[in-house]
Amino acid sequence: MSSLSWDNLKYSLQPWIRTAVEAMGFETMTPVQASTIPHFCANKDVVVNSYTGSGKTISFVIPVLERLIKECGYKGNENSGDDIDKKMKPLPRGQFHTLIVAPTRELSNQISKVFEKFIEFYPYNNDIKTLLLVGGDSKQSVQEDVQLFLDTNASILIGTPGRVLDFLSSSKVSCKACGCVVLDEADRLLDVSFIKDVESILSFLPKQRRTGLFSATIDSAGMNIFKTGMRNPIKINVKPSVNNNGSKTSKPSSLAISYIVLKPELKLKALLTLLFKYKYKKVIVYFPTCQAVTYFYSMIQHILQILRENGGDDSVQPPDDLKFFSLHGKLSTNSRVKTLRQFEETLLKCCLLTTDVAARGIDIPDVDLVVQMDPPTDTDIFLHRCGRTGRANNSGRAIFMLNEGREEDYIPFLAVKNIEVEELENFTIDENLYDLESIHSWILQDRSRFDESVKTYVGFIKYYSRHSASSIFRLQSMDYINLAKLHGLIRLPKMPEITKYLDITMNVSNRQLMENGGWLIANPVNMNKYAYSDRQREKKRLKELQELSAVRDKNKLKRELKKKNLAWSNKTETKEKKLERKQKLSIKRKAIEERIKLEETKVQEYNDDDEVDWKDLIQAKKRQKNSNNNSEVQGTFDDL
Ligand SMILES: Nc1ncnc2c1ncn2[C@@H]1O[C@H](COP(=O)(O)OP(=O)(O)OP(=O)(O)O)[C@@H](O)[C@H]1O
Repeated sequence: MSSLSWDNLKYSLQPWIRTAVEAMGFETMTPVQASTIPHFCANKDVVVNSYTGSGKTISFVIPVLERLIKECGYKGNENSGDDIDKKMKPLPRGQFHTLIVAPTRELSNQISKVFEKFIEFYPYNNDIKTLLLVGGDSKQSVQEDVQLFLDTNASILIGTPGRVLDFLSSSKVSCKACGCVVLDEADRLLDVSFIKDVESILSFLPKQRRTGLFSATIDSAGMNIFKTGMRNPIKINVKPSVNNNGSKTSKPSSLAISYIVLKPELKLKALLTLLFKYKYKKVIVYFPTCQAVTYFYSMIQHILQILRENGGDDSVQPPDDLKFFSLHGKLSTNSRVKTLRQFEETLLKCCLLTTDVAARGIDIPDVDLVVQMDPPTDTDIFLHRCGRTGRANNSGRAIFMLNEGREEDYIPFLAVKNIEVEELENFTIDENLYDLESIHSWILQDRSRFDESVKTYVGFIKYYSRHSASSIFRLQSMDYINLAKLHGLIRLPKMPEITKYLDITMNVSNRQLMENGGWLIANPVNMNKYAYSDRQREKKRLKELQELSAVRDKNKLKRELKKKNLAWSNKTETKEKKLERKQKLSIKRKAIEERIKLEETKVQEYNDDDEVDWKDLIQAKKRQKNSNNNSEVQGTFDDL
């Protein structure tokens, strides 16, 4: 579409930036770039809402570089007659020009790479330097970050909230020259988990600066966007093109979202069928918890080993080149970055098992399938997860699994949010891929696997209880025994939720199960003899066992045993209660914001697809008047 030609951008770019854009193969702008770059390059704060994979990163990277060149005396405009050897005016030591904050280390790292790609085209000797502030590794302390900053004179800082805050708190860092701040995935940065840090970060920065907020779900930030101290911001809202039947949609047309309804115990078999039988090359699979990623990763390795050793029917053979990776927030930064790089670079058929740590912002263009083992607790995340495929007009498929029964209500729930989904057609799960007994034997080989299976199972139940769509995802409707089969549990853990469930659904087999101590295998195991394969761990366990058997005082023994056997849910109670409180607070906050938003909409009735002057909106709210600052977005990404 000719209006998206870079020549038509309503701002004149530095020639080297233009060269960079062309060299990277970006023949035309995306709509969000066409709409955002001119405003953010000029003296405007921006609030940008644009769907996943629509090119938001470059829509702030270019303005940041443009502003930096102008405001810090970097040479840039080749036509200005600047002498290449003329001394530039660098920022004084200890000062920086731009701060970019992103919620995860992976995303910060990715943004810094995009900057680096552009900077390679900067034609002068006085390099523009960036500095990554992500923490999480003992290798590099904040002091070392500060020293690196002083040594390199970095003018663009990119990092996660915690580490950025620590960095800015150093007396050696001055924020005086900071002229621009960007919050990428701003709704996440402004939610309960980050807002305090973000507010503190912003309080360090000069008031006379430009602010840019970017996300595919910015509306979820509600009124919190005003906590960023923006001045007269422009709202840019880019929607994907309307779908075939002309109705609104929240996803790009290059992305197809499908679902599978099944019994929980079949989920892993469904995933493996998708991976073994279909031609998807690069797949991301979302699990609910870090524990689940680790546990199912090792269970899959075990299944692959059995399948490869046994040969057998061709239809159930995993492809030879299929490689699995695992990534979650409890791993070190180094290993997270390394795994993501390997996943990105491998030419083999590969599958990344991960959590929501890789749900937002991650850009790996050739991911052709995203699988969600369960819907996320927050609907916004659903779109972010799906959006890891079908990016930049490349086609992609996202598949999510729903347990039979009440969870099927999630489909109309998504429709209300303009998220179109369809049932996955002609898909048959290969139920013979592996049998439950082989998983049980694997667990019985090592007590640590038993511990992991129980932790993962309990973690899932806790996760489930935190769903924001709690009328659909109800603990009372959960099939706990079938879920236990998915996890390969040999025994049901003691949890009030499960006891309640077994009480309610008391049928003959459940009664037997309860009388049988919750064992899900034919021959209960003698727990005293159930050993860890790790020698040290086993030694420790045996020692503790011996100490317990030496306790003569019956009451003391009872107390000790109680401590050891406390219901899993109670053990983690304080941590869980904290999280629950946070969750409740967040839901309450969202409800209040929704109400305020609704009131505002009534007052202003502004058009979603237009740019809106937010300061005017506030004034309009006060005066109960309509805002009149409207202009059209320049096109849709599908036109590229
Ligand atoms: N003008 C362009 N033409 C073609 N491709 C582009 C253009 N601009 C960006 N891209 C590519 O589009 C992909 C998605 O860009 P980006 O990661 O910025 O999306 P996003 O809108 O931030 O998505 P998300 O909300 O998921 O983070 C990247 O691979 C990027 O290289």
